[in-house]
Amino acid sequence: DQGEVSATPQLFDVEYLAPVQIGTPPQTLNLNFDTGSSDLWVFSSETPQQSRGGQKIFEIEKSSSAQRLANNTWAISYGDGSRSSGNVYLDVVSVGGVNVFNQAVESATSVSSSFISDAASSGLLGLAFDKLNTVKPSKQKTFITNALESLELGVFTANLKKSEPGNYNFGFIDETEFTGPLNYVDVDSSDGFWAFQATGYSVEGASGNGTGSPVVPIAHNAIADTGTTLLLLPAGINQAYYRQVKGAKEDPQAGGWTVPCKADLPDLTLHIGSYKAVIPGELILFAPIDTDDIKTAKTCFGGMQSSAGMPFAIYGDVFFKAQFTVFDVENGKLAFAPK
Ligand SMILES: CN(C)c1ccc(C(=O)NN)cc1
Repeated sequence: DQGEVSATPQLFDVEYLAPVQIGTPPQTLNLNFDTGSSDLWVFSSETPQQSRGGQKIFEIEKSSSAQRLANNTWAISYGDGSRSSGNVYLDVVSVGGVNVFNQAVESATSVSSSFISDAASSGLLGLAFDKLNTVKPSKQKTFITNALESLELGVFTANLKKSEPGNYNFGFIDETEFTGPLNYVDVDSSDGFWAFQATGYSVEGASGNGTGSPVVPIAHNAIADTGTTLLLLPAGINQAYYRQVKGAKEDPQAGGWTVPCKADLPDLTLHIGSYKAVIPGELILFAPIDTDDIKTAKTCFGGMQSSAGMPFAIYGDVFFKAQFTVFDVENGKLAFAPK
């Protein structure tokens, strides 16, 4: 079996939502596919009215195939401090035609403010390793683990785009979505994340001769996380990069590095083993922070920020807009290619 779903960016590409069918008859909800977590949770008929902000909800009582997983609950918190929790049901879940029966569908009875105010997202679909699932006392499997036996190829791929829909594929690799060979890297899933080692970086134009600065070997442990918006890298890489941008500054008031919205940003190359992942400068220009009108805004938030204080760097959506990525579940590998 195999399937494909659109991944539609929300305002300023802050997150990407994909349609998921849950229950019988199928109820379609738009969920945030998150390779940085392992719970599939939804706003539901059990979510208090006061905790809803317009999201489409999973109406449990309308699904003839929903079954309560008795005496089990879940509670998750994310890197940005947001969190949610609730009860657990088993039901049929389909993504792009790939069906999983008896998938744990986690119903939210409590959600934090940033989820309440995110009207377009009905929840998250976790695609990290089962070890991170929060259901207690019986830890549950992710959609991809449950789907694996029915998939043609034990993989899923991410093809996100700037300001337009991209897609996630399950069970196959679409060679038209990238150029050149796939570059495979080892994954350390022992902490439940799609973790890998990056070996350094270089900044185009830094040396002035156009071929880019020499590779600066700031090796760092990183995770591939589609649920994080930006590219969070060691502070030294941020300093070396933004130093090349006239008007860039690290502004604690803004929460990090800002650049003039009209800045001509250099490309950033991330060295992963022998692979050079080029992040075009325009992807490192993120949302305006002084107005909501990017045409008149003067100051923009940088698409790369510091991972200082975090156990690893986080390659978020900014990275996936530049690089086609294969999450090879079968072999525990990641693969990258330019698009
Ligand atoms: C508040 N929202 C929508 C979030 C969604 C996802 C995450 C995250 O860290 N995923 N890896 C954090 C917050």
